Amino acid sequence: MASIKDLQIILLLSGKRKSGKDYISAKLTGLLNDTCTLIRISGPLKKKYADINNLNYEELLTDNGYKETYRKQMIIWSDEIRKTDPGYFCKVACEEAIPKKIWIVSDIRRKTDINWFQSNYGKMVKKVRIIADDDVRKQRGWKFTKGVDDAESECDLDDYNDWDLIISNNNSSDFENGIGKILTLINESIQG
Ligand SMILES: Nc1ncnc2c1ncn2[C@@H]1O[C@H](COP(=O)(O)OP(=O)(O)OP(=O)(O)O)[C@@H](O)[C@H]1O
Repeated sequence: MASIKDLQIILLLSGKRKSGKDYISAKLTGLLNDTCTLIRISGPLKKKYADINNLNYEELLTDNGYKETYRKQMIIWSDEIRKTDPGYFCKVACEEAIPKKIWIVSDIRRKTDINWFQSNYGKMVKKVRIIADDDVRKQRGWKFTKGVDDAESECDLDDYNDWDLIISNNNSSDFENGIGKILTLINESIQG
């Protein structure tokens, strides 16, 4: 486990595909700069999958068609590992993370992810759900895909209702409001 001496808040971001998790994380890390580390649970997952299957890891990280080609197979493969150790990918991602005051985890998808963070980091954990209308998600390139959009990785948190914050991200004014609310949550958590 990376040293958590300086760590004060872990912000978990969740949302359906193309709701804007990466977009919002990028804005936050830009604003928070040196005080913050961006963590993707899918980082070590994609690295391992790329190594095993001789794929391009860097391409798997980008928001283009490449990751979509392999998304379904990656879900099936990683679910096998989660069966024996549900927190496996969370643990590896945190072990590799640079210790900072704020960690932002941009791809929380399951209740087991939330449970893992809460049982390891307790009250430091704050949970944010990002919502975008299906029409907007479609404009951003989302197409319903069987085996992906009806899989646990996409739907497990649909009925979760213990969020610290729920924000919309349908347009630029939603986005600006949402960023403001997240920054307030971070400030309150650090001061409190
Ligand atoms: N508020 C916004 N204004 C303009 N473009 C946005 C906004 N939010 C997201 N986008 C764009 O929509 C696309 C999808 O956003 P993003 O990659 O952040 O979604 P995601 O939730 O991380 O998706 P996935 O789960 O597929 O990784 C990107 O091209 C991003 O630039």
